[in-house]
Amino acid sequence: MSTPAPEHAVGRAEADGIAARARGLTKAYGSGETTVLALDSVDVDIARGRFTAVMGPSGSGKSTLMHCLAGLDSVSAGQVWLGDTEITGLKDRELTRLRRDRIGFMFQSFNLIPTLNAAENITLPMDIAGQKPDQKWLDQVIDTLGLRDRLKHRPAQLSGGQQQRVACARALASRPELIFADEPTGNLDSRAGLEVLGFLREAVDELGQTVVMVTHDPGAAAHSDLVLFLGDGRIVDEMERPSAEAVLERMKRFDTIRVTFDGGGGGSDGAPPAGTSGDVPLDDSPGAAFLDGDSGDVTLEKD
Ligand SMILES: Nc1ncnc2c1ncn2[C@@H]1O[C@H](COP(=O)(O)OP(=O)(O)OP(=O)(O)O)[C@@H](O)[C@H]1O
Repeated sequence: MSTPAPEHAVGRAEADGIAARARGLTKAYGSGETTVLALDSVDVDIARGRFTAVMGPSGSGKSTLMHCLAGLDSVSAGQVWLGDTEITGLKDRELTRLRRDRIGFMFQSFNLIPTLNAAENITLPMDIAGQKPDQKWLDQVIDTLGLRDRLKHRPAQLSGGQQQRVACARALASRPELIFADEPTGNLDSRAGLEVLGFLREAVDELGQTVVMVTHDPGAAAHSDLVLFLGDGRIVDEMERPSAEAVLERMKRFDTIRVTFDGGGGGSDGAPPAGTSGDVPLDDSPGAAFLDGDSGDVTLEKD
């Protein structure tokens, strides 16, 4: 199975309704015999005002796709656009500004600054950028996320679900063109996870935001409008209006194919169950490009 040709790009939306786009997106790590082709000429359109989930077996390229679309990682070949802006070829400084001004991020590990309270964490990226939040929008986000009575609390005084809600509010605060969420429910129990997924859904339906979420959890993917399935660095399938059962069935087919190729019996490296994916070390996580989690210092996204 191969990634469709550009004129049939997966997830294709109306011309003016595309929040992000990639053509021939290829990412290779290493060189020579040790080269790993993480993305193999991917064409994709991310529709504006929709909730898109990215799924696939471990190592299929989900995080790499997200990082390349968000300008957190360079590409080996191909082109990526955020709206009308081609981001491939931008200098680091321009990319930093673009990420800060136009993209919101949520991570499994929340990446909140422990010494700041919830309100300060929420507005931090805007404070760094020297931007004044739109108070009406901010109030709407805070109320939608039910954080009004928690604004003075520091992360340690909040539950995991509340911390992720703060991270969600931070991602929404500047009304970004696109929100990338990498396993946002991975560190939460199922109730808190459902709550956060509900808020992401609301961000799309009520606030008109665009969300792309990488997940291992078919239940989480079922909250999206469209699931893109990655296999060996290619988009091999997509599913509109997914149900958890249909997504699970589709994921099982990756295992079947692998077992067939392995001659049967071989262990699958399919997706781990919901919420069991390993912790992303802060240094390696894209959050490190935004905040220095060890020191709590803000480091890289400042001009
Ligand atoms: N920095 C790197 N150096 C070398 N190889 C890498 C690097 N980052 C990713 N890879 C390889 O690229 C491939 C895709 O990795 P990626 O993390 O995008 O997969 P994934 O689908 O997000 O996996 P998981 O579900 O396990 O998080 C894998 O084979 C991985 O080993």
